[in-house]
Amino acid sequence: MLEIADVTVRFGGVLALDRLSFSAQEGRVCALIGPNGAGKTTLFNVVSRVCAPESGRVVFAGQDLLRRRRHRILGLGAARTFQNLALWPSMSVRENVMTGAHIHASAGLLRSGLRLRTRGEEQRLAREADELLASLDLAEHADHPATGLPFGTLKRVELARALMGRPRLLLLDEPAGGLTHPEVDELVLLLRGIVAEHALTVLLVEHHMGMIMRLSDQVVVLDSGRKIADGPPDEVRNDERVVAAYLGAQA
Ligand SMILES: Nc1ncnc2c1ncn2[C@@H]1O[C@H](COP(=O)(O)OP(=O)(O)OP(=O)(O)O)[C@@H](O)[C@H]1O
Repeated sequence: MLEIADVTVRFGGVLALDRLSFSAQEGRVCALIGPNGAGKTTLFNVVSRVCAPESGRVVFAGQDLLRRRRHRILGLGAARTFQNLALWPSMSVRENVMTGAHIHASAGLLRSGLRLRTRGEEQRLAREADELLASLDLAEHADHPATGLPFGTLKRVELARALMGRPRLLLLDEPAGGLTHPEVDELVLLLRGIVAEHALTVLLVEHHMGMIMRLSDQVVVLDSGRKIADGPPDEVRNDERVVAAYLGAQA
């Protein structure tokens, strides 16, 4: 489903990714972990075309993403969430979720020169947003402005927005960051349900080991831009190189 092949990214003298290769399977959760500076965010930025690699290929659903214009990647069915929330504070929760579809639709709208949607389309998007809000336990907040809601709730609103337009690949950037333990438990359950229901492929960057162990089918471990382990969570947790990389990071 998603294949990263020989991807190299260099920032001046720093080799942020060093011929990185791995594949993530359809309908599975693949976590990317590693000490600070390992290259996790850089890989996310390569897949979402924020950053261009020096060499390598990123193939998603049979298409080379690096050959597509950035806005077309969303059209192919990829969506992402951000470490720091990127919501519109004064807009309602429902409207924020609906902007997820605006991103998907923008290329088509620009092409046709049609900048306004019809009322029918607007209503259809509002219904889709409401369905997602219900499935993420957010229905009661639909008309509330994003501002003033608890951080854990806003993280779920951002997830709902990423799910608008039914992506096939979802990139989650530290979804557990800033959440309390009960909120993380709830998010793990919600994500499991969503992945199963939508046959989503998820690429997850996360530091919260509890979440990684409970949610991932595959864990890819990076250290200084290189892959040092790749396998099921239980296997990777006991890998000597992984333990050494983390102990080294803490020392
Ligand atoms: N825009 C940039 N300019 C220069 N160096 C960069 C840039 N972005 C990342 N780097 C360097 O590339 C390496 C990988 O960074 P990256 O942010 O991908 O790591 P990370 O695994 O996401 O770390 P963290 O867990 O701290 O977010 C680091 O050495 C970092 O300093």
